[in-house]
Amino acid sequence: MSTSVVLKNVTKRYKMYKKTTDKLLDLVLPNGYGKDFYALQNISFQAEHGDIIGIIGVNGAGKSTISNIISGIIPPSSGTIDINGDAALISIGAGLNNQLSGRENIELKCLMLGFKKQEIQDLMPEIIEFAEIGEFIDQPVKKYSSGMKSRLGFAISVNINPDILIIDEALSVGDKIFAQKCLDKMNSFKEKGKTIFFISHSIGQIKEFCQKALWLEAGEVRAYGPVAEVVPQYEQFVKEFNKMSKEEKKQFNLKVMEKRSGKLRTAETDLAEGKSKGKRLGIFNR
Ligand SMILES: Nc1ncnc2c1ncn2[C@@H]1O[C@H](COP(=O)(O)OP(=O)(O)OP(=O)(O)O)[C@@H](O)[C@H]1O
Repeated sequence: MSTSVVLKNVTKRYKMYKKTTDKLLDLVLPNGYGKDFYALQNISFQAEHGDIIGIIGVNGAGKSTISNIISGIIPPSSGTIDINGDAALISIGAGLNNQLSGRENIELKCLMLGFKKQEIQDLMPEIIEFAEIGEFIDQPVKKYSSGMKSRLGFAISVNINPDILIIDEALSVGDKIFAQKCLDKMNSFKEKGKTIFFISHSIGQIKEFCQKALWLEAGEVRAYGPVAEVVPQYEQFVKEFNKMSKEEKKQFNLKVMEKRSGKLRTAETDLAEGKSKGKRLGIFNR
């Protein structure tokens, strides 16, 4: 098996501005302005072709941020991402134009991906058939339910045949029959040696369809490895967290916030971001 995706020390930092003027100050002051918030800190892992990787973690752990970074929708603040192939993201709201019809959205997305008119015409029936949204295909997407949007997004993304598929919660809004159809398609992708990242709050789905799991906790990798090893550790963590008293949970969350604001940063994290030299690493660091 060859390597498909490699992330090295990927960090995503946001600024927490209180007022719009704070943003201006951040741009003009030599050392910036505003509190830092680390959505991701030093994420390193690699995926092989044919891997189906479940990304798990509690709310706010960084799952969507990492899926947006792998799919190229947002840049990291620092660190590197090597992607061997075309990546397509499917998420509940991603990439559909609400004013256009389903059919027009298919055309637009395919054109943006460099498909020719004839290729789009050839693909169109397959995509429409997979989406199973009937006459709504000619209605504007703003009239779709969230399940219908997810069906259309899924149908487009799987039929354009990407090398790397990132599915962010898109199955959570579909019904069981459609979810099964998507999971079957994911299995056929796996057989073709494609890589799939699967983000879901359903541990059942993760156990059923993924061989590996990436557990994110407070923007960091807590564990990465076989599902059979990582998922029980995560479940234990959730169980222990739920057993904590109100005060213990408060202290835990305070510590997390402190860490994510960069106050508990180590020399290694600073070094990876170039901070030890007292300078930022260019525009992506904003
Ligand atoms: N544009 C932004 N500006 C500031 N903070 C952000 C921004 N986008 C995300 N965050 C923060 O980064 C953290 C990670 O968010 P992310 O959406 O990746 O989490 P998640 O694991 O997908 O959560 P959930 O399970 O709730 O969907 C959160 O604390 C979120 O508030």
